Amino acid sequence: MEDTVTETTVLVAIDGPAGSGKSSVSRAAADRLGFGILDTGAAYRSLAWAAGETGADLDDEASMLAVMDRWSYQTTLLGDQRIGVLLNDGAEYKTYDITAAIRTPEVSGQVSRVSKHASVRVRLNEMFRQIVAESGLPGVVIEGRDITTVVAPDAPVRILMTASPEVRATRRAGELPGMSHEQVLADINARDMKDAKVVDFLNPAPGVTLIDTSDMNFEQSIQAVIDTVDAARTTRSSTE
Ligand SMILES: Nc1ncnc2c1ncn2[C@@H]1O[C@H](COP(=O)(O)OP(=O)(O)O)[C@@H](O)[C@H]1O
Ligand SMILES: Nc1ccn([C@@H]2O[C@H](COP(=O)(O)OP(=O)(O)O)[C@@H](O)[C@H]2O)c(=O)n1
Repeated sequence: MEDTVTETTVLVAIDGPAGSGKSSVSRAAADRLGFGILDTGAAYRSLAWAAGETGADLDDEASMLAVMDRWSYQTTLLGDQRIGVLLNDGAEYKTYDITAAIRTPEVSGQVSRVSKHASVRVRLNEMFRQIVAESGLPGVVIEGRDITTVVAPDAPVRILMTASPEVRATRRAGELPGMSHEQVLADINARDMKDAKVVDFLNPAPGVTLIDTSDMNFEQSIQAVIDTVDAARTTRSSTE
């Protein structure tokens, strides 16, 4: 069985489907709390990018593990997040800044082919727990699809952030000029369907707080996360 994160860093685990607001809301909430932020989807995206770069077969689990052997992930938990990878081309390691490259519709369209592999997930989850354990920060908001259930099921704060597919597509389309609302809606529905075969990020597990941001603006969504963290802190201090 995989270990779970148990270090003293306070963990705020947030899961949810594409476009629910997890990344942007988590980042803003982490900022206000003085916590770091770990975007786990960016690591899956960086592997999909690396597979494209090396010509690996994304559907083949052994090929993806081989990519991971020559791949090293670089991220920061504080400040402007840049995503980098070190990739060995057979002779030497090269550094790539893939902050923008991993957000393209092409990478979004491929990433579920990587995240479906159980052994890839196990290795990434170990990496996520290590990043948090070595962070030295008072707290880290960690967001993805299986954080509340697999990566950090013991986190003192666990949230499932959702929004209706229509709202999520409208938000995502706002970030992708040139793509129609219908195309974005079809893309995120297709990706959610594939991802949901691997982990359940549409229904809150027992003890997980559901935050539906469909009718919330950005500020209200941030406040809902902060309120959930405050409520958990109050409960903990009253039982200590
Ligand atoms: N509650 C909200 N109201 C309005 N816009 C939002 C809200 N939450 C997120 N957004 C915007 O929607 C877009 C997608 O959010 P993002 O955080 O990338 O979602 P996710 O990480 O869940 O895919 C971003 O442009 C973000 O600023
Ligand atoms: N904890 C996680 C995070 C992401 N993922 C995968 O990584 C992809 C990209 O995640 P993301 O969080 O960047 O996606 P968005 O919700 O931001 O569109 C998802 O579609 C999943 O396939 C996952 O399987 N488990």
